[in-house]
Amino acid sequence: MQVDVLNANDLKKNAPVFGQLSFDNHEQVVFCNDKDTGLRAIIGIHNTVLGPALGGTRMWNYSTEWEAVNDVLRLSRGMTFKSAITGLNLGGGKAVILGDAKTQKTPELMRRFGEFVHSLSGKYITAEDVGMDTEDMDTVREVTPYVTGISESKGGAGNPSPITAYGVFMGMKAAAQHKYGSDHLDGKKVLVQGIGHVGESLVEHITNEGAEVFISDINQSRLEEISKKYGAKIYTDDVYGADVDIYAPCALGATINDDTIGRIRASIIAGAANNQLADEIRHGQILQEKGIVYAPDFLINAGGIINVYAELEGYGKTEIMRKTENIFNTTLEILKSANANGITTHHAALKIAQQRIDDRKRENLN
Ligand SMILES: NC(=O)c1ccc[n+]([C@@H]2O[C@H](COP(=O)([O-])OP(=O)(O)OC[C@H]3O[C@@H](n4cnc5c(N)ncnc54)[C@H](O)[C@@H]3O)[C@@H](O)[C@H]2O)c1
Repeated sequence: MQVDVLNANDLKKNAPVFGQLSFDNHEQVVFCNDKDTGLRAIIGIHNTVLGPALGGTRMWNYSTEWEAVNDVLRLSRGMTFKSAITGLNLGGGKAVILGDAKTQKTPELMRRFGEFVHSLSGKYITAEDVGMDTEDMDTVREVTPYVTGISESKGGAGNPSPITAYGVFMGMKAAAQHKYGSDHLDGKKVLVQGIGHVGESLVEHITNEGAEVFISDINQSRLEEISKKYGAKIYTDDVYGADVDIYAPCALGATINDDTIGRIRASIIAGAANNQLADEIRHGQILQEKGIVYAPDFLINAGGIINVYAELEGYGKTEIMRKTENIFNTTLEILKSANANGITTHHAALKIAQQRIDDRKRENLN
């Protein structure tokens, strides 16, 4: 679709990349097009100071190209801070493929995408994200080594979701330790929003720990299946107004926004979704003022990246679990530091991540 810039609203689009709020000094943005396969993709490389930019590829039916650009800018920046705070030698990158993953994804399209990734000579390393699975990464692997998240039979670390869920569980326990003086979740009411790959595994951990678990999802059959399997209670009312101790967003981003934030009654927010705060600064501050402990998403959902990093570094499951378990200590440290400095937990986590990047940049210059 071709669009003329005609009116004032469209003028904003005259700075469609460098002028966007989501643009944060990204190093490179690559637009990929292939007529034969119908591929349209954007690769965002935010920062490579700590190492190659690693981040998943999302295939999504964006309503506008502008939305896709903003998504890749936001997500790739998030990856920079996620890897930095987790202590990995990785930069931040992400890719988006424009289209419907159910109807438009073909092996040819994935291979062509892999060739574009390959053309960046390892500056960007891909992995799976929404709309992708391990099989797709195996297809990409046919044309480039710069891919992670391939199947275990092909030497990969396999499905990252259970590891992500374990990290979220660790972050949630750290938040409980900080807020309630004990990391035990027994008797705590926890609402998990989105019981997909990560959400289900999280439900299992917290159920085993004795929490009273509530689940919410747009998929009714999934709700019934998970409820039956773990004894979780299906919650159909307003998620944000729920009378629970802990809210775990594990579906979409930006669920903490102007519309929802006033209704939130939970005293802890700890979940897997990326970019949970619609406005990192303002919504982070409102949560702080309300006394709600927010465990920063990019910190506690890093299990998945720890898992794929193992493929590059060659470490095994024991080290993956050790690094993921350490999310407990890092989260606790950040929550304490935020308190001590009177800043939001999100800001405290960003500061530590940025410090690591700045230190490495200085070392690299010397
Ligand atoms: N999979 C990972 O390893 C990983 C790593 C880091 C971050 N994340 C993030 O965690 C979140 C969950 O990931 P996943 O792999 O479990 O995804 P998934 O697609 O398997 O599950 C998402 C679930 O959320 C549900 N959902 C969608 N919209 C909803 C809504 N409005 N209300 C309630 N439920 C809704 C879906 O029906 C689905 O069951 C995503 O935001 C993802 O970006 C995942």
